[in-house]
Amino acid sequence: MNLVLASASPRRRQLLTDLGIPFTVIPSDFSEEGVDDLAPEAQAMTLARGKAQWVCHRVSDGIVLGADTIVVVDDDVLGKPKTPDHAREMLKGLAGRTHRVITGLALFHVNEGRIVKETSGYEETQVHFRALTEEDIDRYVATGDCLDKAGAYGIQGLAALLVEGLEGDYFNVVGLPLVRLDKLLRQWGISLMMLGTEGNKSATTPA
Ligand SMILES: Cc1cn([C@H]2C[C@H](O)[C@@H](COP(=O)(O)OP(=O)(O)OP(=O)(O)O)O2)c(=O)[nH]c1=O
Repeated sequence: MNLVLASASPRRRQLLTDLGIPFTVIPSDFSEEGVDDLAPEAQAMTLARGKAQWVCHRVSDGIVLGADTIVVVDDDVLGKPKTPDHAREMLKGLAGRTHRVITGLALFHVNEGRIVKETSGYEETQVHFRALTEEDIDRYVATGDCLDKAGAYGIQGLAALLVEGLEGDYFNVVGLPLVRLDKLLRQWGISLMMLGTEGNKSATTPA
């Protein structure tokens, strides 16, 4: 089974690699705009669908996976910060509070160049941030680790120190909710366990 990850995110790639799942990557050039009027969950799923669909047209057979992660605090949807000042502003808004991280997922099954079925869903995790000083924020922003991440932080790096705790799937915060993905695949009779163990088998088979 040819799994195609429609994402440039190194985190998503790493999570699938850690499970021993074979996949190929075709980053999507889909423009992430025009969804502001939708509810946050619908925004994340619409963008995930758009990314996957863009890649579908470049695949003849397989399952194409798109994902989009956003941070929601009050009614504000935070994507990736545009500048260090923008990152600083986002982190000030998250400090000492709880926010939601939502990742939309979309799967398209492509057969002989045609989309035969599709499904989508999302996962939500509540993340509690510690109170942060200006110095904490300045030091973190200076690492540059915040610029390519929704909400201006990466929980898998130094920003682990900014987080008091969370409720829900940690992997969802990193950008790929593994159990939600598994549940979507199981609608089609496929599981991540199946893909991971098949991957390991071929990895250990002598050439
Ligand atoms: C909150 C949070 C986000 N992120 C990342 C996951 C996503 O890569 C990124 C959100 O941006 P996305 O637009 O979801 O993804 P992307 O632009 O990195 O990749 P692509 O569109 O090609 O799929 O933020 C972390 O790595 N750690 C975190 O703690």
